[in-house]
Amino acid sequence: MTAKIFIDGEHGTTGLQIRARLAERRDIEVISIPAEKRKDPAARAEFLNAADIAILCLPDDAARESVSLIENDTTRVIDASTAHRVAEGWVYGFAEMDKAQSAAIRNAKRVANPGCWPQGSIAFLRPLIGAGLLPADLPVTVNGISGYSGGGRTMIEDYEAKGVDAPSFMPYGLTLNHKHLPELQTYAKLAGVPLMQPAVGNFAQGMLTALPLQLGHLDRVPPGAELHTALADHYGAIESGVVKVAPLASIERTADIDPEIHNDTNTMTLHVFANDARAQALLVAVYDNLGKGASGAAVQNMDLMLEGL
Ligand SMILES: NC(=O)C1=CN([C@@H]2O[C@H](COP(=O)(O)OP(=O)(O)OC[C@H]3O[C@@H](n4cnc5c(N)ncnc54)[C@H](OP(=O)(O)O)[C@@H]3O)[C@@H](O)[C@H]2O)C=CC1
Ligand SMILES: CC(=O)N[C@@H](CCC(=O)OP(=O)(O)O)C(=O)O
Repeated sequence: MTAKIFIDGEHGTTGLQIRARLAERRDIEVISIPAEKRKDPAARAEFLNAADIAILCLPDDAARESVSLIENDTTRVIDASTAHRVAEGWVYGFAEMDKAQSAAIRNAKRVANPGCWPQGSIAFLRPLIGAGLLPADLPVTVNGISGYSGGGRTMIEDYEAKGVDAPSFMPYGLTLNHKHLPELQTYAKLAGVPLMQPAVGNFAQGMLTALPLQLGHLDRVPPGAELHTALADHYGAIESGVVKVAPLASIERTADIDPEIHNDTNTMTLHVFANDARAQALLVAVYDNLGKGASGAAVQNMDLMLEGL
């Protein structure tokens, strides 16, 4: 049987990227809604119920509506929106975050694709808290920069209209209440809400997430080499090979910390920097907001779910 895949929202930023990634695939059939019917609930219901896997690339409310339109027991869902990421009954679609997660995704009926920002932070915090090297109550701050495609069609049109006149660096999330905080806290297994302060740059695609850590108040301060080894051990044991740990380096600067370096791939590279004498560390994840941050992760999750069909 050839699995039928329906991308609800296939004409948006994430949907188009998924379509492009699936274009050459012969093992699946992408069923496609006519563009003029893409917001017609009755037509969407027909496609949603005909699909083996529906991938929702929609605003949150429309994603909730799509789920409510599914009347059968067979359509499995990957939701790229924020709507279901901490909802009961949904599996978080970050396959590498622990050893059991890819099996959970493989067998899930409902998978919530992660937000782009939390993935970089969870990639560090979950294994390091799990290994007991960082405490769950560590006061975490997150900063970073994303290409403007992270803001979807509206932000893309805005930046492309302004061109070189668009701001080269625009901090946002200034109410300190970014929509990704619940999933970040939940899946990193943090006791408190992190302080997250992202930025958009005047480039289309790619991102980096940075966690500067002050560790001097801990009873035992983990040296940078221990943080690095724990991450290398964790990701070395994960089959997908998507998340890589860069060699521990003591350098002033490196061209590898480039938000665009992994564009059009699913790769995420984790960098650990440390000043042990000061009990400080800096963790930096580099990845593509449209790759591992969105569409690439959705296709990775779809492939896992196809194995479970
Ligand atoms: N861009 C990114 O890097 C990431 C995005 N996401 C998430 O993926 C989802 C899609 O985002 P993105 O692709 O960027 O957004 P876009 O705005 O680029 O695309 C959204 C698509 O959904 C369509 N749409 C809007 N309302 C409805 C509706 N009621 N019924 C059917 N279709 C509708 C839009 O049509 P129209 O344009 O005509 O309104 C558009 O084609 C969002 O939830 C976003 O949070 C997740 C991770 C990263
Ligand atoms: C640059 C930019 O605006 N990025 C988006 C997040 C992109 C993403 O991860 O998408 P979700 O909307 O699915 O969570 C933001 O910070 O809101």
